[in-house]
Amino acid sequence: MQTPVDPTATSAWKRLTELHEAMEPDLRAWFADDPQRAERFSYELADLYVDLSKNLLTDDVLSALAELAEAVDLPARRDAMYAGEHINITEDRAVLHTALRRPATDTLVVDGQDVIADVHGVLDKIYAFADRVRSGQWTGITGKPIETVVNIGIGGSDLGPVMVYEALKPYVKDGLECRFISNIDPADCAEKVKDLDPETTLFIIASKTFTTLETLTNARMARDWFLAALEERGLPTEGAIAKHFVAVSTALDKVAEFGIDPDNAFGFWNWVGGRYSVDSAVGTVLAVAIGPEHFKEFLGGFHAVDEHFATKAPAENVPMLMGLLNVWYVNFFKAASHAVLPYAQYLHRFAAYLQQLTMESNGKSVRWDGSPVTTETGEIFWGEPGTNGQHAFYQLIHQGTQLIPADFIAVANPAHPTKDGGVDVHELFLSNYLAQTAALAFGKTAEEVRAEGTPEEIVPARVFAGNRPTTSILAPALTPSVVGQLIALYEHITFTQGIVWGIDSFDQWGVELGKKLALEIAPAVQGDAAALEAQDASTRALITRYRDLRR
Ligand SMILES: O=P(O)(O)OC[C@H]1O[C@H](O)[C@H](O)[C@@H](O)[C@@H]1O
Repeated sequence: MQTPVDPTATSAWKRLTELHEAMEPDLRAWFADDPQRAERFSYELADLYVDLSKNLLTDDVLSALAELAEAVDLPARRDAMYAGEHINITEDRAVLHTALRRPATDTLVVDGQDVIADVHGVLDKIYAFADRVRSGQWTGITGKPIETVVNIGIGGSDLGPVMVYEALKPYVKDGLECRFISNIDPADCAEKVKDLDPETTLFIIASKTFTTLETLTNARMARDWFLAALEERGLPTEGAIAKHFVAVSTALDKVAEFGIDPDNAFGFWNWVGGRYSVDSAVGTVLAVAIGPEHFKEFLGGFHAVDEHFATKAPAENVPMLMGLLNVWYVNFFKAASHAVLPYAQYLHRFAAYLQQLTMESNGKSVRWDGSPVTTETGEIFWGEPGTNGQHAFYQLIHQGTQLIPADFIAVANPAHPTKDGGVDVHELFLSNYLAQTAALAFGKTAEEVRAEGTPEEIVPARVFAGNRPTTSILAPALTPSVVGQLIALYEHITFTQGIVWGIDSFDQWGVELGKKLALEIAPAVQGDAAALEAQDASTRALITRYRDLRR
């Protein structure tokens, strides 16, 4: 096992420390003194235009960050990931989400197996299934075509599919609706099935392990609801599960145990992390919703960014630069969070999706060799679509005491071009996207505030310091390819940060403890006196109060 390089011991880190100490951020002056600044720090990444110029970035910082990338062996670690080496050390697994979007003509032999052939074998099966559902050839127990697809999964088996379904709503086939059940709170399942027609509903049970408590419980509840609903209509239940339940998993034996026909199961592999799986069979619900052709475009978008990430040197590599900038903010400016603010209503679940991707990946305090990390790691990712966020939390980004780097994402062409009294509403929307990053970068001085006739005692409250870093991403439109590009961009940003910090971004041991404890506490909640006695005083009192309150 290669020992992780301690980033703080590199000469690049020393240089960054000195640059940070000497830096007096002044984006107004930096832009005024350098007419080329916007051009120099803007990049093309597949269809995305990425403007890094409003970051606290200078040529010296950029070159020191690129030097850091080399010092921690980022290019070699990237190559090892693409080649299928077991870079997920604590689980001894390859990390090959990039193989999920490679063309069928490629080959990649890992652990004696051509994974690209495997990937396309499953994709072909998914596409054939999607075509059958979409064309009405796949029918329910009474011969009716499917109108609603319900995906049951949680974490990586839910967040990606939901986010992309919402992002690509304009591409969803007319007359087809998808719903998503994830929470073990029975309210989730109850609300999602309550007005469904069992004869036209298809359930997809998505779970990498097929052991996840929430998903299996929801799957059983859905199955019970479905069979009861058929019986209520006096319809036969024999053979109904095979026509209304399919599965997505790496554990096809467990799928069969649940009662789903293995012919109706779509597999993937343990080298796909849950939070990196929306482009695997976990995306089956999406292939049905938007159709195989659009799903292929979606995968093509990922692949275009993968190619860029694989081939560009750190100083020109957009995901690397964005990941390195995040390191710059977290470790040198002590930024504890990062906002992602899409100016695209269809991306309203993007931040929620990114939270699992980034925080489950990089929320670690030991390195991949078990030694403690040498610096802060994973920042909190959060956000809401603009302009809603502007009327809620932007105040803190503009004038609070914390530095919160923010990514602003917008598209040039709206799905619904609309005019309001002759004004293009999308342009009004984009003006907000542009105004916010300008205000954050350049602020407003006391003189400017005074010049507006503001009474002196109110001037300080109206001053904006500026120099609040933002990245602007502009895409032509929210196409399947662009959505794939955005996801791959953030996957590789996350990877970059993880490598600098020396952590295994592909395990998630922190999640395991809570799962185990929930199973241990369950008997106490259900009334087992000995199990109750074994709990700590606070948990015991809460359970006792709950049992008193429960009617
Ligand atoms: O797909 P499953 O095996 O059901 O796992 C669903 C989720 O379970 C856990 O919470 C893991 O931490 C996630 O990474 C995973 O996505």
